[in-house]
Amino acid sequence: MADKEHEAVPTVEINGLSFTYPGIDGHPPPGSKPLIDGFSLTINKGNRCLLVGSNGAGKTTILKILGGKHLVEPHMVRVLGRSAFHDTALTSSGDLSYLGGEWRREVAFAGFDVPIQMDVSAEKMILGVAGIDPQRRAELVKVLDIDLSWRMHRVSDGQRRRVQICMGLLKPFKVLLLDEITVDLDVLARADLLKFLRKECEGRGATIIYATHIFDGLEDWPSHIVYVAHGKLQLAMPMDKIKEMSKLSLMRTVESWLRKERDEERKRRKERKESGLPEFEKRVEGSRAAGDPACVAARPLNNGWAGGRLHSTIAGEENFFLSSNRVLRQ
Ligand SMILES: Nc1ncnc2c1ncn2[C@@H]1O[C@H](COP(=O)(O)OP(=O)(O)OP(=O)(O)O)[C@@H](O)[C@H]1O
Repeated sequence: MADKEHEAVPTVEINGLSFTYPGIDGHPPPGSKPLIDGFSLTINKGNRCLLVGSNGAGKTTILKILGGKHLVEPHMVRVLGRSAFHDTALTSSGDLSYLGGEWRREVAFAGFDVPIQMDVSAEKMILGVAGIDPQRRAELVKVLDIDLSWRMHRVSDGQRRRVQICMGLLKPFKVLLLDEITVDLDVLARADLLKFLRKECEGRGATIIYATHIFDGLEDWPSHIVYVAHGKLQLAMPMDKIKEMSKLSLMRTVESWLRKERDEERKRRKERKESGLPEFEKRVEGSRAAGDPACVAARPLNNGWAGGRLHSTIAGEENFFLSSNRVLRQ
């Protein structure tokens, strides 16, 4: 995805990515379909890429894989030409920064997780990070309107979030992965942060991938839109092409995609129900064929399949012993 101001220098390369969450035994459940499947995408230096999709589409999973938090084959994902999972220097150097939703109590900084609700001041946290350009630090404190005297255990969610975001942006990242981090921010803080992030891309060619459901103030922010459904890439396009294609606002455009996706899914489910042999029975057969004779039942769970011993039948609903997204062995 080339940007006007920058040469098309790929910073994020995803090549035929396939991924399944492991079960309790550390292996993908037998017969399970990959959650992310045949996913290929190239994002270039300077791109501000908005990652959209319905709940459960796979956005967080993709960002975590890019951030090196899940193991995939090294050739499938390259960030700045390196594998984030195998090359931990990518994150520890700050070149790759991941700011995700797991930050309720911790802040990930330079590859380390630091507790954020202890009795410590914002100043101590922010100034405690060594090797940071003081000008950049001051700018971030101003952009995020942080009061350095805040005590981290006595601030609001939004104030804590500002300190967390500041920590995550202190090092001048080359690639930034944002997973719905602006939920707690007020309108002003969010607008100022988006402006700062845009400047980082336009000024020094940083690449940002931002997954969100909140489209307020985003109309003119992204340079590209990537739409994911059921772990598959549906569309990756420059924002100006999207605007040519759809006369609707960005939010209404995405809404129309998700509505279409939901309607198709409902239709598929209805057809499956009417087709006589329910999908889960096919999965049971598949699991047995794959060498799991103990599997007596299976049903969809979290985009995968769970199976186990039939426990009881309650109000006509089959009730299984299910503990995880895997086929149980007994
Ligand atoms: N640790 C896990 N083990 C098994 N399945 C998981 C795990 N984490 C997520 N999933 C499943 O993977 C699918 C994709 O989840 P993911 O969190 O990537 O979606 P998302 O697009 O970020 O959704 P949302 O918009 O709701 O945040 C979901 O069906 C989810 O249930």
